[in-house]
Amino acid sequence: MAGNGNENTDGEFSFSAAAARDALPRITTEKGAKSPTSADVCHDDTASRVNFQTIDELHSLQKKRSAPTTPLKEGGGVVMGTSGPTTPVSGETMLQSVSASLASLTRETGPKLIRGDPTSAAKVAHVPQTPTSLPAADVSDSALKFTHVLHNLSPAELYEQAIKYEKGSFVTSTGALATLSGAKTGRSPKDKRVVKDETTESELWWGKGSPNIEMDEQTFLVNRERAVDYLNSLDKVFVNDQYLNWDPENRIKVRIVSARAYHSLFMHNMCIRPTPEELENFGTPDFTIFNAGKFPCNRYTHYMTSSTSVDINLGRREMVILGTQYAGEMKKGLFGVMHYLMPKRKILSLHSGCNMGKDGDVALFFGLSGTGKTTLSTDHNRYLIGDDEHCWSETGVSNIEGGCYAKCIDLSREKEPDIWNAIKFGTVLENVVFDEHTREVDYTDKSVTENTRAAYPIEYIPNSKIPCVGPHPKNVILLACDAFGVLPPISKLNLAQTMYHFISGYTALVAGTEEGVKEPRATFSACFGAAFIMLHPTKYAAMLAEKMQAQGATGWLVNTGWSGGSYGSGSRIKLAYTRKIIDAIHSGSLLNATYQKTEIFGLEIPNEVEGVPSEILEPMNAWEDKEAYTDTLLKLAGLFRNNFETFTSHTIGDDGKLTEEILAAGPNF
Ligand SMILES: Nc1ncnc2c1ncn2[C@@H]1O[C@H](COP(=O)(O)OP(=O)(O)O)[C@@H](O)[C@H]1O
Ligand SMILES: C=C(OP(=O)(O)O)C(=O)O
Ligand SMILES: [Ca+2]
Ligand SMILES: [Mn+2]
Repeated sequence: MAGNGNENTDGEFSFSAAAARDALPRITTEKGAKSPTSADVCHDDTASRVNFQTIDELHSLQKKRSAPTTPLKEGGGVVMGTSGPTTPVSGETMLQSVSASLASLTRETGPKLIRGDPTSAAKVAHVPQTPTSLPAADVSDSALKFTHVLHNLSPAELYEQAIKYEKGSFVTSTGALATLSGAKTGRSPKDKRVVKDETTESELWWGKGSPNIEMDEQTFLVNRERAVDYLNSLDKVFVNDQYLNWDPENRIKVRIVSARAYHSLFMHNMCIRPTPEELENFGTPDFTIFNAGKFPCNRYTHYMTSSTSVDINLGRREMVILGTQYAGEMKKGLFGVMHYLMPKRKILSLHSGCNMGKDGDVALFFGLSGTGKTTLSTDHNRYLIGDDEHCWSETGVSNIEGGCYAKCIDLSREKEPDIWNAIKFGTVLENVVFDEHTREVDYTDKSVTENTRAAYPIEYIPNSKIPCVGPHPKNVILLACDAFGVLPPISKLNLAQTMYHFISGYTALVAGTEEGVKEPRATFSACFGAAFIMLHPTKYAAMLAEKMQAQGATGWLVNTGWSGGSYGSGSRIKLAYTRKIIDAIHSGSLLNATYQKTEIFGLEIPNEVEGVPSEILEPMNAWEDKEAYTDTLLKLAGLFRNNFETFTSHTIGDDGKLTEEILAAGPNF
């Protein structure tokens, strides 16, 4: 429109007389513009004088300087060791700090770092350098090359980097950045390694059931050097300096060094974003991730069993990622670190969602992947504190992260409007399929993976609670997606039962994408997050028991899985019903309901929940084949009993009595 005509005083568009005469639409940009002369025909700019002489100068006007993320010097940059008078101190400090992070541990030479995009720093080699006096033996070609550091780029800058340089990056119709995570579309828990040293040997949980597969310090350093050398060999690396934990007293500074803009934007969204002032004074990070992405580990290295390795070294406060580009490894890796650091400060780390009602009542949502933490904590009637990782301290709860990571498979605007609307500019959309032309995403399409994901800053949820902290929880909701269909949709738990189910960490999902998998597969994952805990599960359980007792919090078990039969014959409980159940927990109305106790598991089932058909509340009612129900229930009870065997010899907390009660809170048959 605007390109074809000009606006009259009455607001309508019309072509000027000149357009008719020259058969060329002409735009009049100023009132009372002079009539065209022959010189004007191809030169429409009758507006005020321009302040550029060339196209390059015009382009240079487009961008305003905005410290601290944009390059400090156009066409140049700041090279390590050149501290000329024009070099801002903050940029230099940042580069020195990054240089220290990226330095080789065996060679004395760190990489030569330059701030900013290599494409805008072509003349860098001509920047005079202070001669460095290094032992000749230490000089290698890798120490002579420059690596550009793209430090805390903005989402817009990261979009451009991703779209220009990373295959499979596109803008979707709603403005999200669609990316591909490569061969790995989920986490690789079997490739996780934790350094066993004198301290961690006695502190951490090792052995049967533990997620901590050991590696030694030397092997860690081999992998670290491999990742660092790879990153230093690139023209540019992305560096994020960010925070974890909204509790200001227990905030952790993290640095993420990665090879891809996708990874940088993901962590920008998922961690807490520092203000420009906080970034200026960031200093030395408390923990650093070296993410070499697709660059594999060497399979001949001791302790390696595949070309993927995710290595945590608590002593060095470092993590190395080789051979996987799945971004979730970074967020969950840091979560593991928090599961080590926080209990040392008597703070409980939780794999749970968390939200708060208008009256300040806080609820936690524990559960394994796919059980509904993100979906159910994102509730239009409540304030979202976080969807996945929290801390519970002496003062209350705090989110560890600054963003959410929602599953997108079958996402619909009707059922999950807040998540739907969060998928906009700035959001990373992993592994989704979209229309080539309209760029509209088909959320039902599993062609790339079933585990499609959206990562967005928490403030993209309209009723998020910023800062993401809240008072002590009133309700502790344990989510299980029971594909056997025998657990009640809702039951009230006493403290011992809550602990029993917390330590068990049960869910059973059906692997929809795997050929031939028809039977539900039970998973037991201690503390609903065995893949991330560092200490023995009973340590976290004891802390949870103590806190729930002190605060008088109520435990609930919610089955978000099947009803009326196992997977195949029954059906998944409608999300709308589960939401009604959750509403009744929040409102307190369920506390006043009448209950009946189930056989075997001894769970208290309410007789009525507003908005939920009463027939489905007692699972046996919903099954046509009662015998099949009992068989399935007994089968599940057996799986629970087997799983709990590893814990029977442990004391939970100092209270022998509680341990006895917890053991008795399991199934009886
Ligand atoms: N009754 C239900 N309760 C919760 N989620 C359900 C239910 N029925 C279907 N779902 C779907 O299950 C998935 C739960 O995943 P999500 O909330 O991301 O789990 P988590 O955050 O625990 O990994 C979502 O895709 C959601 O739409
Ligand atoms: C990112 C994850 O979290 P969740 O599935 O619990 O949302 C994960 O487990 O990899
Ligand atoms: Ca998870
Ligand atoms: Mn989640």
